[in-house]
Amino acid sequence: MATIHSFPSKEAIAPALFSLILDCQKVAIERHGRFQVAVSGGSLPAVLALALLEEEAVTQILWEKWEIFFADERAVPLDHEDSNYGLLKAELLDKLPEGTPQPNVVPIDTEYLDDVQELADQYNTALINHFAKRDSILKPAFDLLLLGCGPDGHTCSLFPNHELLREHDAWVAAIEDSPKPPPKRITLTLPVIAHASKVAFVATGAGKQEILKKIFESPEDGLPCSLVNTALGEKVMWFVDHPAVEGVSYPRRSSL
Ligand SMILES: O=C1O[C@H](COP(=O)(O)O)[C@@H](O)[C@H](O)[C@H]1O
Repeated sequence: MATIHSFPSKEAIAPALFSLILDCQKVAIERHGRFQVAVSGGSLPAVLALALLEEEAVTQILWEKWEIFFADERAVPLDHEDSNYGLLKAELLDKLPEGTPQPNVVPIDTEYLDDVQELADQYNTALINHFAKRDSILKPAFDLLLLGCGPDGHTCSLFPNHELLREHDAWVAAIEDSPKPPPKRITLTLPVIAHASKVAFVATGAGKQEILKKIFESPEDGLPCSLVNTALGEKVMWFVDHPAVEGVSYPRRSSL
C-alpha cells in the first residue's frame, strides 16, 4: 500500500524528501555504482530544489553519480518555457554551487521535435544505452522516480482514460493529443514506471485536494496516479502538504 507523508508546508516536505533521496542514492550506488533518477516537470522541480539546495544536501549528494532522465517531456526546444528540462535547469541545476560535480542529465534529442514518435524512439534508445546495454536487462529499472500529480490525476504525460494507459510494449511513448498543452509530448509508460525501485510523488496545495481524494478513495476508477499506487504498492511514497490531503480518508504519516 502506498504511503502518504503529510507536512505543514512545501518547506517542511523538503527535509523528508531529501532523506528519502539520500537513502535511495546510497542503495543505488552500492548496487550498481550510479543513481538513475527520472523527474517530472510542473511543480515538482521547485520542491526538489528546496530539498537539494540545502547546505547539508550539497555535501551529501553525489551528483557525479547521478543520471537524470525526464519522466515526461514536451516536444519543444530545451530553452522553451514549456520544457521540463528547462524548468529543472532553472530551478535546480543552474543553482548548484560553483564547483559542484555535474550530474549526467539526459534530455530529449531536439533534432526530432517535428516527429514526436521519432522523439520518443530516440529517448527509448537513450534508455537502452544507459540501462539495457550496461545491465543486460529487459526493462529500465529506475532507482527513483520523482513524479508530480496533475489536478486531473495525470502523472508523467499519462492522462486519465487515454489509450497510452494500455501501452504494454514501449518504454517511452509519444502523445500528440495531450489534454494539457502543449499537445505533443513523450512519456515513460506504465510498465517502466512499475519497474522502478521507488516512486516519490510530490503534491502540494489545496488545488490537489479533490483529486487526491479520488486517487486514494476510489482507486478502482483507474486514474493514472492510482494505477501507479496499485502497481507499486509500498514502493510508492506521497510527499504532500496538509492542504493537499485535507479530508482525504487514508492513513497519513508526519515523518518518513
Ligand atoms: O504537464 C505536466 O504536468 C504534471 C503535473 O504538474 P503540476 O504542476 O500539477 O505538478 C507534471 O508532473 C508533468 O511532468 C508535466 O509535464
